[in-house]
Formats: sequence, C-alpha cells, structure tokens
Amino acid sequence: MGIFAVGLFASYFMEEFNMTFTDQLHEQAATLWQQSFDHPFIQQISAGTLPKAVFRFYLLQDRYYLSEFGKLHEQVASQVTNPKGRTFLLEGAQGLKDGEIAVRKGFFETLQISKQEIAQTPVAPTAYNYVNHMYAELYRGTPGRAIAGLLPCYWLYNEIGKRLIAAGSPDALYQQWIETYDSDGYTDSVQKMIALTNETAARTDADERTAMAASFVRSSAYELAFWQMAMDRQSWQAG
Ligand SMILES: Cc1ncc(C[n+]2csc(CCO)c2C)c(N)n1
Repeated sequence: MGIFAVGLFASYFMEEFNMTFTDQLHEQAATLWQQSFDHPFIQQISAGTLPKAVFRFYLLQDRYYLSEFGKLHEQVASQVTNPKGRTFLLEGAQGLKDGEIAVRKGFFETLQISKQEIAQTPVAPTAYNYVNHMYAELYRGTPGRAIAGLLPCYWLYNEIGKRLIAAGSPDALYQQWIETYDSDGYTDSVQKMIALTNETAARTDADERTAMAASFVRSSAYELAFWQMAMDRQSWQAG
C-alpha cells in the first residue's frame, strides 16, 4: 500500500474517531432527512401553497402526537438514572404543555378546529405507528433507545426551521409554524437533547448503540411518512 493510501486510510479513521455518536446518527439518517427537506409538504409550506385542508389534517394528527410525546418524556424520565437527564426530560414535558401545544391553540382557532372535531378525528396509521414505535423502544427496549427515538423530532424540525426561515413563507400561518422551530429557546433544547443522547450512548456498549441508531433511523422514517400521511389524508380504510 502506498504512503498516500495509508494516509487516506488514517484520515478516514481519524474522522470516524472524532465523530460524536449523534454525528453518526445524523449521517445514517441523512437520506431520509433530505427527503423531508425536499418533501412537497415542506416545499409548499415555504411557497405558501400548501392546501389548508392538508395543514388541518397534519395539525389534528400532530395534536395526538404531541400529547403522547409529552407523556413519553415523563415515562422515559421515570426510568432515567442520570439526574440532569431526568430534569431535562421533565422540563421538556412541561415545555410541551406550555409551548408547542399552546402555540397550536392559536392555529386551531385560526383554522376553526373545534373540540368536537378533535374528539371525532381518528388517529391515522402513521401517527399511531410513530407513537407506538417510541413506546416500544422504551417498554420492549431501554430508556436509551427511547431517547434516540425522541431525538429526530427535536433535531429534524430545527433543521427544517433553519432552512425555511431565510426565505420565509408568504402565508402568515405557515410563517408562524416555521418560526416555532427557529427560536433560540428551542435551538437550546435541541442541543440539550443531543447532549443527553451522547451521554447515554457513552455509558453503554456497542450493541446498545446499534439499537439506539436503529431507533433514531426509524423515527426519521416516520417523520418523513408523517408529511405524506397529511398529503394523502391517510386513513385505515383501503382506497
Ligand atoms: C410529527 C412531529 N415531529 C416533530 C415535531 C416537532 N416537535 C414536537 S415536540 C418537540 C419538542 C419541543 O417542543 C418538537 C420539536 C412535531 N410537532 N411533530
């Protein structure tokens, strides 16, 4: 092997070595994330052309997702031994009630989504499967796998927010949606969730890290499917 090849080989390993665990997760999900950035739902939010009926469907399904996501934070927190991680997860659960879910009240009013409509809307397959995946990672897996499964939600939306904020949307409601995911407070919570994932990965073994990565990639796939679910107005009935 020539000296050049040896050098290339060494630099490849150095790079691998310097990568954090979450950098590796990010790399494994890169194609799925790109497909989310390019998805017509996101493109049309940005252009202001997304039909309001599709956005309404998304919000109604997301309401279910968000309330389960908050419960998951509490249930993961009760199983996490690291006190800093537990505090962060409990704050996240509270933050969801005060922030993300509260912001949605305004959206619901603007789109005239009533309590009755919320109560009568069945959960769609993808929303159901995504939430069940996170519960399965916790109850048939470990708190670490559940944490890895929660991470794409924080991180992907922040990446989407950063990409969309520069151009903005001509639609005021979509602009407000974009701004939710580009605030400083939110970016800070993403960094804390990334740190919690890295700390959890550092305290475990290679097999568990592989299982955490699988959980992260599955959640990334469900994030992508979630946009399509709204565009298809997905239901349990065939056709
Ligand atoms: C399907 C789906 N995935 C991610 C988010 C975004 N999100 C939900 S909770 C939370 C944590 C902080 O509020 C974030 C970023 C969403 N709304 N819906």
